[in-house]
Amino acid sequence: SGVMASSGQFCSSARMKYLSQSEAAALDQELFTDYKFSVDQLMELAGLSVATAVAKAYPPSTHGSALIVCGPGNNGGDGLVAARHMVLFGYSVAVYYPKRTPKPLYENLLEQCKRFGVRVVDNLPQPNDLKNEYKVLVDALFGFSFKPPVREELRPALDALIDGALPVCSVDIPSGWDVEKGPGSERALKPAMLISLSAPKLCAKPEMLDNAKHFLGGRFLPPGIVSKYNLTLPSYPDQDQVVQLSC
Ligand SMILES: NC(=O)C1=CN([C@@H]2O[C@H](COP(=O)(O)OP(=O)(O)OC[C@H]3O[C@@H](n4cnc5c(N)ncnc54)[C@H](OP(=O)(O)O)[C@@H]3O)[C@@H](O)[C@H]2O)[C@H](O)CC1
Ligand SMILES: [K+]
Repeated sequence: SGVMASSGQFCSSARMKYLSQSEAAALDQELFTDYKFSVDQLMELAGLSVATAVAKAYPPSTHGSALIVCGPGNNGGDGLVAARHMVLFGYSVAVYYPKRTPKPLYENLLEQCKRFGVRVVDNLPQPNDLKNEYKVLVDALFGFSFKPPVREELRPALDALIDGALPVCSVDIPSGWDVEKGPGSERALKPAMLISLSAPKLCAKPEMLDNAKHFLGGRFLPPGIVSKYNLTLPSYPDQDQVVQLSC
């Protein structure tokens, strides 16, 4: 399903399956309840693929300073995992994590970040000044459980991503977007790149992504899930964690 371009990228769109919000949540639940995965396992692979895709598109040699904006749920957890791997890939990494969920999973990931030299910042510079400190932003604020509109408490975090004047790499969903209907308003975040995890959601259709680079990561789906949800996914090259979708 799909055509391999000469570059090895997957020219997708028409026949690719895009998940609704409820399908994404159901698939996720099934991985835990039926297939006996733990969240930590999948989050590690998700975060590793995010770090891998960012490094392919914005390598540390040119974009060596990254800020990762993490939200309160598992999307934020993916960001914390990506932060640690990006340090291993040679980036200087800061994390902004304004709303922390008090669960051992997130507390442990944050502690690991600190031990790896990730800077945890409590305040952000003005959006206009972000480019003085960073070269690339990673948006791990909201994933497939987001319901618009964004509540006041996390509005400043989203605004930093929107107004930062830096390339934004969004994890699974461009934050603030409706998971199915996409950006919604003129003021919406316009990511430079999206890393869809396990399977793309409806808002990742090419007409909504505009010219953003699009990667698929989260290479962990069991064959039973692929067939049950009729997923038409590109094959990953070799042992890679990610495959680039947009041509
Ligand atoms: N199967 C997979 O591919 C895996 C994907 N992973 C990642 O997990 C996210 C989904 O994670 P989840 O914890 O379900 O939810 P989110 O991270 O999207 O966000 C939930 C938190 O956001 C808050 N929220 C929701 N809407 C708003 C809003 N309008 N304003 C402010 N805050 C909002 C929500 O708060 P509540 O009070 O409403 O509960 C939550 O705190 C997926 O996208 C992937 O990135 C896993 O890592 C592994 C498997
Ligand atoms: K996101």
